[in-house]
Amino acid sequence: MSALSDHASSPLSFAALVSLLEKIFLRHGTSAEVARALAENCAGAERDGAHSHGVFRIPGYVSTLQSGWVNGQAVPTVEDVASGFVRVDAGNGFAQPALAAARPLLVAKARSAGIAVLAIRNSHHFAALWPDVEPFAYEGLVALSVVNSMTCVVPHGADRPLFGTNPIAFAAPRADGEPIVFDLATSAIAHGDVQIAARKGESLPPGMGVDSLGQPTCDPKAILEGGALLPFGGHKGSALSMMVELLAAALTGGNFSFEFDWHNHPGAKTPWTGQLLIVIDPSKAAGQNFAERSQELVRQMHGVGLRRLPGDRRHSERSKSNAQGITLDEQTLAQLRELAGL
Ligand SMILES: NC(=O)C1=CN([C@@H]2O[C@H](COP(=O)(O)OP(=O)(O)OC[C@H]3O[C@@H](n4cnc5c(N)ncnc54)[C@H](OP(=O)(O)O)[C@@H]3O)[C@@H](O)[C@H]2O)C=CC1
Ligand SMILES: O=C(O)C1=NCCCC1
Repeated sequence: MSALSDHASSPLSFAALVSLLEKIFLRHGTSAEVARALAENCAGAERDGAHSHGVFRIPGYVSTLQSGWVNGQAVPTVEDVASGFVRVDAGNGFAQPALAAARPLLVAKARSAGIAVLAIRNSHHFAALWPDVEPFAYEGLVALSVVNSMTCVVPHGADRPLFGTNPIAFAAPRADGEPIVFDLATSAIAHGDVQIAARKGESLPPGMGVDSLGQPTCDPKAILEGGALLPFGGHKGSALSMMVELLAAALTGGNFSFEFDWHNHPGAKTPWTGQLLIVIDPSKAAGQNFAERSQELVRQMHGVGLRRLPGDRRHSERSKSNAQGITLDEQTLAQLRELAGL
């Protein structure tokens, strides 16, 4: 659901887009809490120009809810297991409400112990990961999160897919400016971007994936229809993807990317896996103020000619959307309104 036509809609405010998406989720059986969490997440991605995980994902959420694969009414169970460890069973629901439910305890533990871990299992994550970490940095905390997805990436040196696209997101406060945030798939390209390229009839750059015979291809359809993705950076991205499987699944009690089978749920799109978050209170660290130190690093990076930090593009898209509204193409907006029953 992206760039289906060239005709732009009238701009929507962020609140109007959240409200429209909320109606879609409610109409397809989620609780009010889940609808709000997913609508804010998805509208935030669209507002920030993170199109692979913005409104493009809405039909996938809807078909998944219709398939019965995920529980849109799940109430997460939060367990206080140790001074620096919180566990959540998401109850076969979405990961974002599970994080929201555990957040106050996680932050309290991070502030008292200096570091705290949140292990979410039995959860579905179908979204961009930066919305899960960025808010911690606005509160002066450092956050790192990983989530595993579904088998579609060939480990470096292997001949068949095993890993998910397994993103890693990091956020840190800085003294003078937006937090430093990066969020990247450990595959050479996110699965969502392959779907968007296929829909637009565009080729991919070399090195992104292989076809059903394991041969390199730039054709997104060949990757989606029996082919697979490659890790970014060869053995290095592959090692990070392996780490994500270990932290997001083995450590949380969730499924590895290859462990769930959604074949009995036609229409299911959301990986049923796990997620790990680590939150650090930098005020507990020795020495200087962390936010000043991160600002100094940014200053030095700019000093050597760096013009774009990770997150800069998103923030400029966010400023533009906040000033001018969020524009969808007309066909996409019509589809969203139909899904909302309007
Ligand atoms: N839920 C799930 O299971 C999965 C979710 N995803 C999501 O897909 C999204 C897209 O991932 P991916 O395609 O890897 O992201 P990108 O490759 O587009 O970007 C990765 C990071 O690098 C930054 N960046 C990109 N280009 C530059 C540049 N030229 N200079 C400096 N920084 C740069 C981006 O910042 P900026 O944003 O400002 O451009 C971003 O922080 C992520 O949000 C991820 O969480 C991916 C896989 C699975
Ligand atoms: O783009 C991706 O890669 C994914 N996004 C949502 C969950 C599945 C993988």
